[in-house]
Amino acid sequence: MKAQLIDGKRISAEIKAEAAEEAAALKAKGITPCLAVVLVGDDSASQVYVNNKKKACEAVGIRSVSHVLSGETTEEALLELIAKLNADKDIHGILVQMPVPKQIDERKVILAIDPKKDVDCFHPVNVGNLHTGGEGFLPCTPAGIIELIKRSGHSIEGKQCVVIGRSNIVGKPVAMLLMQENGTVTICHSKTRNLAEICRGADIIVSAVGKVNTVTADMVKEGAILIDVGMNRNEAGKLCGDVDFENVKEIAGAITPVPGGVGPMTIAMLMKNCNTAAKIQNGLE
Ligand SMILES: NC(=O)C1=CN([C@@H]2O[C@H](COP(=O)(O)OP(=O)(O)OC[C@H]3O[C@@H](n4cnc5c(N)ncnc54)[C@H](OP(=O)(O)O)[C@@H]3O)[C@@H](O)[C@H]2O)C=CC1
Ligand SMILES: Nc1nc(=O)c2c([nH]1)NC[C@@H]1CN(c3ccc(C(=O)N[C@@H](CCC(=O)O)C(=O)O)cc3)C=[N+]21
Repeated sequence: MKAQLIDGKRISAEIKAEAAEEAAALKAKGITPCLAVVLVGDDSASQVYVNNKKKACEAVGIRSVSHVLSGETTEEALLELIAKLNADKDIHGILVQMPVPKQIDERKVILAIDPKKDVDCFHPVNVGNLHTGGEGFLPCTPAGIIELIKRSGHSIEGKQCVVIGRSNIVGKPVAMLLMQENGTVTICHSKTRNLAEICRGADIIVSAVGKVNTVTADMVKEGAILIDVGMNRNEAGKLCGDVDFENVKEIAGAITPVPGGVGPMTIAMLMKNCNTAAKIQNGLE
């Protein structure tokens, strides 16, 4: 294997250790950071993520409470729960696991969460702050990607960055952060005509599509950095990313694995945001 393996497990452990120190310092001031996780429905993948989040909270010393609601929950009932969590002074972060069932309007859910408790950074106020380069939360997966690149020894400044995917959760915000790190950013999506050619010009590729083999070896410039956000199952039922890892790793300069790359970073950054939320609500930030 030619490429450096970017170890999301190791780097996320580093960040969680920092978050644990921060949480301990807050506790010394009488503040116990607390995350409320809300899961609507019984999607098995979502249950795995929610459990991973709870385990990380325990390890870091952040309190967590979970609310698991039936898949038939009405929008009204969910909004009522969010209002209660907004009003609860002991709760600092609120995360409603996406996607929500179709009878519930995701946008209304995001708007209902108090921006000060929006540890996902999905609320338009926080998205706006992100775009104007202000203070506050950074979105977990995009911020985790920036940390992965930097902490594995690479710089973004002046690099040609290609982001594949334009969702509000990953594609758009990661493109914004890469630009703020002084990268030159191209955003691609399902209507992009010459994806392979655009990718071949990239020093950094971030793939957030959700399709196996979106990025193949012929699309990669020698020495490029590959960040694979995709979480897919291949024909054998094995968890894998968007990138053809086996072939791309012989050409790339650095590459993230799936699992063990971006996923653990998302959770580590969530822990940081819970501490930030506790600070904001106690006038410490
Ligand atoms: N590891 C982690 O922490 C996280 C992982 N994920 C994973 O990342 C992946 C993406 O998630 P998310 O952003 O929410 O997904 P979405 O489905 O919301 O977005 C997918 C994007 O990919 C684009 N796309 C689809 N097909 C192609 C194609 N053939 N070529 C180029 N672009 C294409 C779509 O374009 P268009 O807009 O035109 O439809 C869209 O912008 C998923 O596998 C998800 O599970 C997500 C969040 C966190
Ligand atoms: N409100 C909200 N916030 C989110 O942050 C959010 C969400 N909804 N909905 C779904 C996506 C997806 N996501 C992941 C988190 C961790 C892993 C993760 O830990 N992955 C492990 C493997 C997990 C496994 O074994 O299945 C890894 O890649 O190594 C993956 C994906 C957060 N999301």
